[in-house]
Formats: sequence, structure tokens, C-alpha cells
Amino acid sequence: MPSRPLDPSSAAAVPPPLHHHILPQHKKPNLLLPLLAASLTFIFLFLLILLCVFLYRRLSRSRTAPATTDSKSPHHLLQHSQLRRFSYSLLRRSTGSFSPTTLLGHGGFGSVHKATLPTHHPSPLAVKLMDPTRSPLQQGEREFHNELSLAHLTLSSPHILSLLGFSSNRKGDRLLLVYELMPNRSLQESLLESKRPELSDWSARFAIALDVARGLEYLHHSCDPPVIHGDIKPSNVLLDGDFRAKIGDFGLARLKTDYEDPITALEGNSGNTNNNGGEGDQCVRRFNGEDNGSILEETESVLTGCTEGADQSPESCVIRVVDAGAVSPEMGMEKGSASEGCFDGISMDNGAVNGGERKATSSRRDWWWKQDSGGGVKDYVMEWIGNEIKKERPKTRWVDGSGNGTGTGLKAESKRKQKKQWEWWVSLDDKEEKVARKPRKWWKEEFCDELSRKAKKKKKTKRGHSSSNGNGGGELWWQNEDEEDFDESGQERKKRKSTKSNSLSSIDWWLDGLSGELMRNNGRRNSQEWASCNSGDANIPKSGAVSSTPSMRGTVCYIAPEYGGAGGPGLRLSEKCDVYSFGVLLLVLVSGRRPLQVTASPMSEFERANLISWARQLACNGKLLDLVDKSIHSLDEDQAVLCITIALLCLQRCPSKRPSMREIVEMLSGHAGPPQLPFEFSPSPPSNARFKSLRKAQ
Ligand SMILES: Nc1ncnc2c1ncn2[C@@H]1O[C@H](COP(=O)(O)OP(=O)(O)OP(=O)(O)O)[C@@H](O)[C@H]1O
Repeated sequence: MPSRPLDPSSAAAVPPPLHHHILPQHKKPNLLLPLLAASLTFIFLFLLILLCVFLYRRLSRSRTAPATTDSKSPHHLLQHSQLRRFSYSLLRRSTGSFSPTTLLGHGGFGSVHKATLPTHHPSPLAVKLMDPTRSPLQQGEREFHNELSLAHLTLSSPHILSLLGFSSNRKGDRLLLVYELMPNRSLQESLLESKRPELSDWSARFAIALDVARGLEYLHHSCDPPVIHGDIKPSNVLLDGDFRAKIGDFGLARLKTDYEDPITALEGNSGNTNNNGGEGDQCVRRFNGEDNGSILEETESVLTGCTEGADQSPESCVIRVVDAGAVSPEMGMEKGSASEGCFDGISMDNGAVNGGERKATSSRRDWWWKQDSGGGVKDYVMEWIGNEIKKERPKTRWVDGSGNGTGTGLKAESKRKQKKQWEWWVSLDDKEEKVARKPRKWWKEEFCDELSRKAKKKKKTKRGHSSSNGNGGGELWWQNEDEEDFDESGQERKKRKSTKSNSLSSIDWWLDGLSGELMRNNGRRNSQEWASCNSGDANIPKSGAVSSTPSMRGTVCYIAPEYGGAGGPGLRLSEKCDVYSFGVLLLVLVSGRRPLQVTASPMSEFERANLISWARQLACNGKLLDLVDKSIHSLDEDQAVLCITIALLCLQRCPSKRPSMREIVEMLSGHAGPPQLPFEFSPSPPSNARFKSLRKAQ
């Protein structure tokens, strides 16, 4: 086929070669480079994000991992392999996002919820959520780690609440502890709040006392090293379905080795410290006769420290007296060497006692008041008492016995009425009626000088009697309150004044049983208190429910004086602190009431408000059984007296005079003979005739 000659015009119409249309050759790499850079950046960012996530997870895991494995620390004992790490989302789901419907209770560091796990866990659990919005996480976290690090020691006792596991959210600001669920919640709720009928049975109460005693015996004598709970109180005693008790909440617990230092090592520790001999002598010298009143010697022993040799009882020595200036404001932690091994609670107490008031010359009764930085403790208690009186007065017939009284006392109207009544009473002929309708002393005195003189004489005798009892005239405070306005008019003002000062000293006597308990609140505050604590406002909640868990951390009345108050900071937490708290718990169990409450009206009942002082008074009068809860049925009187006697032994101010938990268990279970009342409480002649030997009985 002949080839067609190329037409030059058609040649011109041929489109130019492709490369004429695309970008010039030198621009080609400009497209590839951004693509490459973009993909590299993407990969880099992706890797960076991965790394961040990895680091974050590691970091939060180490934040929530229990304690340290430092071999120098007692925490090297930590073996939390038995503890399960629960998934946070699983716990969140099984508690309905920690909804109020699953709420079991509130504590100082958050709430406790009932968790029902989907399938693989047969029974419901209790989940404690440490909530940073309720307390500073640092403190909650400290307690969280504390519980975890002690869990392996406490797992094998049936009288200790089992900690099953832990968890935390991603951020690490929500820490969770998982426990076995105790269907009847705490003793506080069952006995004092909802007053469960099951606990009206004496045997149930006695069984609880024995369970708690056995739990503490296990901690003190079977754990190696011994564990000191440090926070024994009804809300930390949990009740199972059969109302058997287990001790929970080890947030403040300590291993005994935690705080041992050369001074305590020198002292040695005693086994049997129940009675007044041996190593307790030092204490006996200092504390003899003081259990009813004074705390001066205790104070002095704190201040003088171990100056009298190595044979002292450990508790009579100062371990540390902390310089107020050495307390960091943040957590009250000591700076420098003095902080070593010092218990958190004590350290924080120091924040509250830095008023520099601790002088050996402190007045006997005012010492512990002064420990509160702002004087708030005394004000608080006085205010509480005032409120209680105000609350009680209108309800009662304390004014004229006829229900007409307003409680305002000497208003003119009321006076006229009283005078009429008096005249009517004087005119009565029927002797029996006269006796039956005898008017109260306070207006009797108003109109009858002779009776007034007699009353004064009687009062003098009583005062002498009660001060000889070491009660510092305490009983008269209430009586004087009734009488203060009723003297001859010319003397009225003077009398009121003297009554006031008397009431002050008397109230100190009355509050002796509380020495230290209020200090506790400076050591471990509840959430409501933290805000004010941190802002430097020594504000104690004014709830009136002084001993209730929500209102006060540590709860008034349960802390041993040498740890929280009268002994002041610097003394250590020891097993005997638990023994003291157990003593209060025993009284609460027997009496079915809080350690501090106005049980009834009028003022004559007020002396019963402090359970500890009241128990001591009853012991002195040989009327121990008056303390027993009236709602109890099937009471075993011997066991009740045994419990109160043991409680009084536990409440002795000198720690070394308190029995050990082993001795207490033996006494309660009848393996040891019944104890004798401390000498100062024995009605004369001292007698323990009430007791049958339980051992013989068995
Ligand atoms: N394992 C449990 N089973 C059932 N209820 C529980 C359990 N643990 C705690 N509770 C309930 O939750 C409440 C709060 O407990 P939590 O230990 O947080 O605080 P607390 O002991 O009352 O006070 P704090 O810890 O401030 O001293 C308890 O009073 C109790 O009623």
C-alpha cells in the first residue's frame, strides 16, 4: 500500500505531544514531597499518641498500684496477688454508675455502694468509692493504699472484713475498694440508728462484743507484725446476715513496726499490762487516782518524756513532741527528722495543736481544750450542751413540776405564779399531799430562808463528797444550774457568778471522758470538715449529733487520750489505743446509746450524757446494771456486768493498765476469771460479788 505523503497542514493539526500539556519537568517532586511529608507526619503523630496513651496508662497504673515494694519499707510485705484488680467500667455498671439506689452508706472519704456483678461473681459486693470531691484525694489515696497493703495480713480471720479487690478509673482520681457485702451494714446503723430488733437480744450483743474482741486479738497477737486498727468504732464494725461482727476500714491502721524507733526499742514492750505492777509502775505513779479526773500528770509525762530510765512503760514516754513550727500547713506533716514514722493522724493533729499551749504548768482541766487551735473544741462542746439544754427545757416540767413552766425561770409572771403555789403548798394540811406535792427546791428557797440554809449545807456536803471521789464537784454543776437563780435576792448576782465558774470546772470534769476525742477530728476530718480545715478555719460541724459518723470523723469519744488528746501529739498509736476504743464500744453495746448524748430531761439527766463518766459514776456507786439498755431482753446480768467492768478497765487513762486484747477475749469467753473493777471505781468495800465464775458456769 502506497504511503500517503504527509500533509504539512495536517501535521500542524496533530496535537502536541502529551508532555507539552503537563507541568514542566522540574515541578514534579513538589507533589510527591507534600504527600510524603503528610504521611510521615501522620505516622509520627499516630506513634506519638500511642506513646502518650501507653505512658498515661502506665502512670495511672502506678498511681493506683498498692504501695511500694521498697524493701526497706514494711510495705515490702505486700502480697496483693490475692487481691483482684476489678475493671472500673464493670464496677461502674454494676453499681448503676454509683447511683443513690445502690448506696449503702457514706464515710469520710466517699460512699459505699452495693455492686451486683453480671454473671461471674455469685454474690453482691460492697464497693467503696474514694471520691476526691468529698475529701482531698491525697488522704483518700493514702487510706486506699493503706488498706491494700494490709489486706494480706488480715485476710485469714473470720472476724475481719475481707477486702476482695480494688480498681480505679483512667484518670486515677476515683479509687475503689471492693469488699464482701455485709447485709446488716454497720453496728452504728443497726444498733444506734435503725435500732434493729435483733439487737435487743442480749446474746446478739454479747456475740458482737466477742467477735470484735477476737478480731482485735487477731490483729494484735496473731499478725506478724501486729496490726493496730486505730479507728475502732461502731461504724467500722460490720454485721453479716446473722448479726455476727467483722472489723472493717483499715484506712488508719498501722503495722506496729511502722513507728518503732530507738526510744521505743529501749523501752521494750510488755505483754501483760493489766495490773498495777511491773512496768506499769511508772504509769501508776503518774496516773494513780487520775482516772476520775485529772490529766495533769499525763500532760507532764508527755512533756518530760523518757527522763526516768528505760524501765518506763512505753506509753508513759514521749516518742516525739513536735515543734509547732515544723508542721507543714498542707497536711500537717512534720518536716525534718521528727516526721519519721510518725502516724499521719498525729502529724495532722499537730497542725491543730500548734498554738504552743503545751506547758507543764497547764491547768489540770483546761489542758486539752487548749490543744484546739481556735478554742473551737470547747466552744463547740459548750454550744452543743447549750443546744441540748435548750431543746430539752421546753419539753419538760423542770420549772414547777406542773407542766406550766416555760423554762425562762425568773420572769415576773412566773415568779408570781410560783409564789402562789408556794403559799398554797404551805397552807396544805394533809401531810401526805404535802409531801407528794412538795415543790422543787429552787422556788422553795426563794421563799424560805431556813430551807435555803439547809439546802446550802447539803450542797456543801455533797461537794465535799464528790471532790473526794475525784469528780471535781462535777455532780453539782447540774444541781447548781437548777438552783442558781433561787437564792435570796441580795445574793443572787454573786451566786450566779460563782455558779458559772463552778460550771466551767465541772464541765471540764464532765468532759474528761472525752479528752482527746475531739482532737481526733483535727486528725482525720470528714469531707465536710476538710474544706474548712484546709482553709485554716477550725470549724467543727455543729450538728449536735456529736457521735454520729457523718458529723465527725473518728467520732467523739472513741480515741484514746494518749493518742488523740490528753497525752497530746507525739505519743504513739499502740494496741492500747484500740483497747481504749474497744472499751467505749463495749459501753455503747451494753447501753445501746451513743457515747455522748442527752438521754432525757431535765438537768438531772444531764450527767448521763457522757457515757464514760456515767459508767464511772455508776461503778463508784455499785450500780453498774443501771447502764444496761432497757430494751434488751434475755439479759444475762453477769455477762453485762462483766462487759462494763472490762470496759472500765479498757478506759483507764494509763495505757499500760489496760488489759491486752488476749486477756479481754479470755475474760469474755470465760477462760479467765472475772476481772476486778479498777480500785478507784470499786464501791466500798471493793467487791466483785456480782460475778459468778463463768469458767465454773461452763
Ligand atoms: N462491706 C460493707 N457492707 C455493707 N455496708 C458497708 C460495708 N462497708 C461499709 N458499709 C456501709 O457504708 C458506710 C460507710 O462506710 P465507710 O467505711 O466509708 O465510712 P465510715 O466507717 O462510716 O466512716 P469513716 O470511714 O469516715 O470512718 C458504713 O457505715 C456502712 O454502713
